[in-house]
Amino acid sequence: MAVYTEITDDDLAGFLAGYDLGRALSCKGIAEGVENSNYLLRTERGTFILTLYEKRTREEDLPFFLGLMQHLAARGITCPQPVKARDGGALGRIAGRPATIVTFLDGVWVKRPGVSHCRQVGEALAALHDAGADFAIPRANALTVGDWRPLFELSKPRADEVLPGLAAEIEAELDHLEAHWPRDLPRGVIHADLFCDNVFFLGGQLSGLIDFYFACNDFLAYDLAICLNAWCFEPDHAFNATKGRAMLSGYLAKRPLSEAETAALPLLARGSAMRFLLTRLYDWLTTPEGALVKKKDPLEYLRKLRFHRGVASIAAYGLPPEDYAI
Ligand SMILES: Nc1ncnc2c1ncn2[C@@H]1O[C@H](COP(=O)(O)OP(=O)(O)OP(=O)(O)O)[C@@H](O)[C@H]1O
Ligand SMILES: N[C@@H](CCO)C(=O)O
Repeated sequence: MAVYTEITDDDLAGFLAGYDLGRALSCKGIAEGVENSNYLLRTERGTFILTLYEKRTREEDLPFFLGLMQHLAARGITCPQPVKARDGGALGRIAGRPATIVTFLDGVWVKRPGVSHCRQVGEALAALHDAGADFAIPRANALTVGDWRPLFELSKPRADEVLPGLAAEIEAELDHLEAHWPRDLPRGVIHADLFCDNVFFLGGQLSGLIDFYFACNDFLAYDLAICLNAWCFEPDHAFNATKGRAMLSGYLAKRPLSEAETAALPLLARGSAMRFLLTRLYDWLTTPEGALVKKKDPLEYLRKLRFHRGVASIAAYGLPPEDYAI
């Protein structure tokens, strides 16, 4: 359960005094997520999410995240909206942490996504890329290729406790990624963490996107690579090319990939696997026993990385060359 910071009734009453939301009726920690503390907050005015920013979310980036959610909603993307306090601001502090209240989004996330879910995620991702195109605030990706080695250095001395040989495998992979990472693909606002638990469905239809706290400017196709990793592998770790095809087709129906993006996709997928391998590895080794959070398995992403290492072209993701626009 991701609650890193506990809040008292007095903390909450003091915080809510700045809003027009009435009194708190209940406030319960949410048993999902690993990055921030999230509470399901019911007040006299409705149901909301109270997020306390922790760990990797930097306070100076919050205007980007909150502004982006407003920008995307204005362009038809269903996502949580920051609730403004009486002073007009949406960012406050509670229990010493920066915090916001956002609107509650109906829907549930799917633990075992099917082909239709994957297609819809592909479509939604392309729509997000389109909607983000004119967002004015820039934010560089803080977890891209140049950031991976310094992050790895923090885990390196203990990496082989997780798997013998892991440190050497990661080093060799970092050498490859640093030498071959693309420089010049189409860029824009990406979500950068569009995992299954960040996409809601209602009656089988995608109903909204949440958790924009890794959003940034980076290669648009990198976002697609993140989604292929998060949605298209089976529990037995096999890549499901039918789901991959559905996701890519959904995306391509709204935004064609250039030849360079198509060619780069396997490498971007390797890089995306490395990013989540490294954050999970760090968390695996540093999260204190007994913390109220369910740690995520780093080796899931090592297996995905190894799969992409053997991929020669986008065809391995389910899309034959004649199906994509170049
Ligand atoms: N606006 C919202 N409406 C409804 N439920 C929400 C909302 N925001 C968060 N939640 C719930 O809280 C959970 C955790 O939220 P979120 O994914 O933002 O946390 P996180 O710690 O950033 O997670 P992650 O590990 O994906 O980075 C979600 O899976 C969802 O169940
Ligand atoms: N979605 C990420 C957690 C947030 O960085 C993961 O599953 O590792």
